[in-house]
Amino acid sequence: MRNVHQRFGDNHVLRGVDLDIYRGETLVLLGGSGGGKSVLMKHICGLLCPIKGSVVVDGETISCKSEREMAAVRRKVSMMFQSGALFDSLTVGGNVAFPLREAGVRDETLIAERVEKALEIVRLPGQTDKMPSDLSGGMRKRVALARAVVEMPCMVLFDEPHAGLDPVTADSIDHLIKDLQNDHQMTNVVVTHEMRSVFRIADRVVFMKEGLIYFEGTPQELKNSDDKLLQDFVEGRSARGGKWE
Ligand SMILES: Nc1ncnc2c1ncn2[C@@H]1O[C@H](COP(=O)(O)OP(=O)(O)OP(=O)(O)O)[C@@H](O)[C@H]1O
Repeated sequence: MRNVHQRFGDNHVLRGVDLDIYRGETLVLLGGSGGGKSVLMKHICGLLCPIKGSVVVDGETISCKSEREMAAVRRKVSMMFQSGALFDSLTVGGNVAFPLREAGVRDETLIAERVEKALEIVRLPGQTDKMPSDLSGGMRKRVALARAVVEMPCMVLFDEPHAGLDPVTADSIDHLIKDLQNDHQMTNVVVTHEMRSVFRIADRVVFMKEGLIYFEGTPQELKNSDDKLLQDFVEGRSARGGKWE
């Protein structure tokens, strides 16, 4: 991303973001609520078009393309949304197959193979015929992830994949994220507030503040930083300060 700006009315959310994301890494995006992390991710998959600046993925400028051209980009860059919303009226298999059918794939044998492969990646093999209502919150997230990877994108964007999960389920999501990177050479960009996960999965961390990149470095560099804002964020300390006994 080069000099990316975005504004909604008076709200200048991105103020000239320069960011490189390297092939095959897991990058975690951190920052306070409303700081523009989700908005930034939506520019990477072309859901939003910058008012100024450019976004290049795999050598291709993706900002502000037509809807038809964007369909090809979305096969390369997939996003798992915060809600992980599944269609309750469709089976697990129907949900995971959805992007393939949307892309015009009609070969049912191929669809079945791709769906099963995606379910294997998220460690839910053989669950095709279940309904979303039969699944736990963690399993629903995994089905949403299977749907995000069914077209084998080169990059997956995760918007708060740990939200609403217990620590053990959150750990299993972290393993899946690293499996995508290590076993399937996918690049991951993860927005999370879960600091434990940051230190488990991140190769690099980017901290956003007021629409700009405030810090970029390894998790260790983040931990060792003597910047008060970063320290408070990592330790979960509010402006009231003081120690908890
Ligand atoms: N489509 C939109 N239209 C208008 N304003 C928007 C839109 N999308 C985001 N915003 C605004 O942009 C700002 C940044 O939102 P964003 O969702 O990127 O924050 P965030 O850093 O992901 O926060 P959180 O951690 O709370 O999810 C917010 O003020 C939000 O209200």
